[in-house]
Amino acid sequence: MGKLTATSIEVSGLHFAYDGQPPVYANFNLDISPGSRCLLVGANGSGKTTLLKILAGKHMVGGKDVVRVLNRSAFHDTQLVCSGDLAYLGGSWSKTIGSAGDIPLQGDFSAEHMIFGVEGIDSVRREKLIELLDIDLQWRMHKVSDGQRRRVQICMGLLHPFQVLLLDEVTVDLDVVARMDLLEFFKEECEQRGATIVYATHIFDGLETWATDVAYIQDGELRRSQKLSELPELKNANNLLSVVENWLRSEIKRESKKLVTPPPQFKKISPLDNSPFRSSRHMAYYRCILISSGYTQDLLMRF
Ligand SMILES: Nc1ncnc2c1ncn2[C@@H]1O[C@H](COP(=O)(O)OP(=O)(O)OP(=O)(O)O)[C@@H](O)[C@H]1O
Repeated sequence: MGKLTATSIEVSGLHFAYDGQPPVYANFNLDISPGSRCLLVGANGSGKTTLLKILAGKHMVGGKDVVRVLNRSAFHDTQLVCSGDLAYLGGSWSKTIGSAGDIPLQGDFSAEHMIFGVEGIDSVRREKLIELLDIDLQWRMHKVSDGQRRRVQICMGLLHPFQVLLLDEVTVDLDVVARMDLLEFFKEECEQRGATIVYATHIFDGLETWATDVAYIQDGELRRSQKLSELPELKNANNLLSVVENWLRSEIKRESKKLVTPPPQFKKISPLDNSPFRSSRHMAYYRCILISSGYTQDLLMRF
């Protein structure tokens, strides 16, 4: 098991771009301390999944010091994941099986086969998870509901007593009881063992009292990173949902203002006057609006 350090997660000067794409992250920094339950919030496409995957060592980034988890290089130290110290739960079961190693779900396996197929597991922890997630070991994995499949996926991802857990909205298929029980389990893991959790989500129910920290990302930039207890807006607003909603609505207002006055260099390259398109992303966005409004391909070609 990895030793605890002053920061569980340390990102410093991160640059990352998908092949042939503009950078998602440019000089991004983030520190998360041990024992934190940090919510990662942001609009669709802001970079949450990409960051979680980078933290999970799934994307190669610069040098060994750029992304450190438990004081080890997230990408270069493969033992981080192999030992179970670093766990990632994301994606959907139909394509992957959580942190167990992205194995395609093929064949007629039972829940028992999946869960007991993982070796070197503390049996008390395994029984606790099976009970917590209310898993029937006789379930055939290709015949159960999405939520039931998800329960088995989560169970497998949590079998090792992780030190850092990265969650990419995996509670979305769970019913209310399963979600709340799981959140409580995560809280205990942090409070009793000093584990750290980073949780990207768009569902804020019950998270005001669960999370310790929040990191808000807008278009690959860290806008906020602070303790939830020190968030001034949370004291005034009723709940976290309203706070995050306000942040995201402000983004939309800022975007609209920017679009009204496009930079002159983009006016030149557009055949239409007053073109609001500043980037391929905006162009794609407006093309979607135009298509859904009944504009023809012929007109769209002019953009
Ligand atoms: N495989 C990929 N190849 C190229 N670009 C990608 C890829 N995956 C994501 N992107 C782009 O990277 C940016 C960040 O995407 P990411 O999935 O990290 O966002 P997100 O915050 O997790 O979004 P959501 O809330 O919708 O899950 C987006 O502009 C997206 O289009």
